[in-house]
Amino acid sequence: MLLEGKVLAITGGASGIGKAAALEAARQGADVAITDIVAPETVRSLLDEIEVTGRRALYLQGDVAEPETAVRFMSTIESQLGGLDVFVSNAGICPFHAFLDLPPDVLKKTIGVNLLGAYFMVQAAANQMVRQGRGGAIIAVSSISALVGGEFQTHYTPTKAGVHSLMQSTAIALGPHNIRCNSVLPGTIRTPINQEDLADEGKASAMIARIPLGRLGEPEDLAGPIVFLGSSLASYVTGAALLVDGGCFVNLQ
Ligand SMILES: NC(=O)C1=CN([C@@H]2O[C@H](COP(=O)(O)OP(=O)(O)OC[C@H]3O[C@@H](n4cnc5c(N)ncnc54)[C@H](OP(=O)(O)O)[C@@H]3O)[C@@H](O)[C@H]2O)C=CC1
Ligand SMILES: C[C@H](O)[C@@H]1OC(=O)[C@H](O)[C@@H]1O
Repeated sequence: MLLEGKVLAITGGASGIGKAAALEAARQGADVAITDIVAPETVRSLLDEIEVTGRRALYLQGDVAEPETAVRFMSTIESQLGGLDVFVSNAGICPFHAFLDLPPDVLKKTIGVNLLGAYFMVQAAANQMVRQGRGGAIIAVSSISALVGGEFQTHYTPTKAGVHSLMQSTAIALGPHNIRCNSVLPGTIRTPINQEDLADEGKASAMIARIPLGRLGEPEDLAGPIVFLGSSLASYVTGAALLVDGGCFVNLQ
């Protein structure tokens, strides 16, 4: 098992990519701490599924855009699970909207959750790991959108480029503490975040046509890469970005 005896914490772990990663981490031997904005009842069955693997699970409801959520999350992890080894910054929103009339509130909220939320959480997790003095791994869920644009994502793609950049800079800042920082860059993965967008069958099939592996991604496609980057198999990998997109990005012509 790749994460035997480790504690992994993840934001946005109630759904989609975060949920798949949380479950795989437990199967790989980690106790799992989840924070998300949703009510605790929503994650009850997920926590049960984790506990069935023999690992411990905890849930804290909170908004990652609020800096105090990160502080509460770390102190809950320390008191209930005894420390933190792998941190995954995953919570995010993508409210598709045209550029020319994008309301300022949508811009501020997207930046607040996706970029500021990631910053607050990564900073708190890093401080926790530094205090413990046994190193660690941080993984941010960025996106192929860090590298390419989206007509209805002008407020979203800069946040994903920002998260990717954050991992590059924290890799340098935290290397002396043996804390590795990497990002995963998913392509289009079927989750609730894009359910409405992908309901446009023309759009979905145009995307699939561009993907060499011939399908959109599923949340489980990210679980392995996240666990790998958190594990000792990746012990000399830091400051890296791993595209998980079925080959979409390289398929220009
Ligand atoms: N799906 C895709 O194609 C891709 C996704 N990503 C990134 O992957 C990450 C996970 O997304 P995905 O699994 O697809 O989406 P989901 O909507 O399935 O999961 C995101 C989770 O984060 C929660 N969340 C939203 N806002 C907050 C907040 N302020 N504080 C805490 N939790 C919050 C959501 O709650 P709620 O349901 O209430 O919103 C949800 O449970 C995101 O960062 C996204 O940008 C990157 C590339 C592609
Ligand atoms: C939510 C979108 O479908 C998804 O988000 C990303 O980051 C990808 O680039 C897709 O556009």
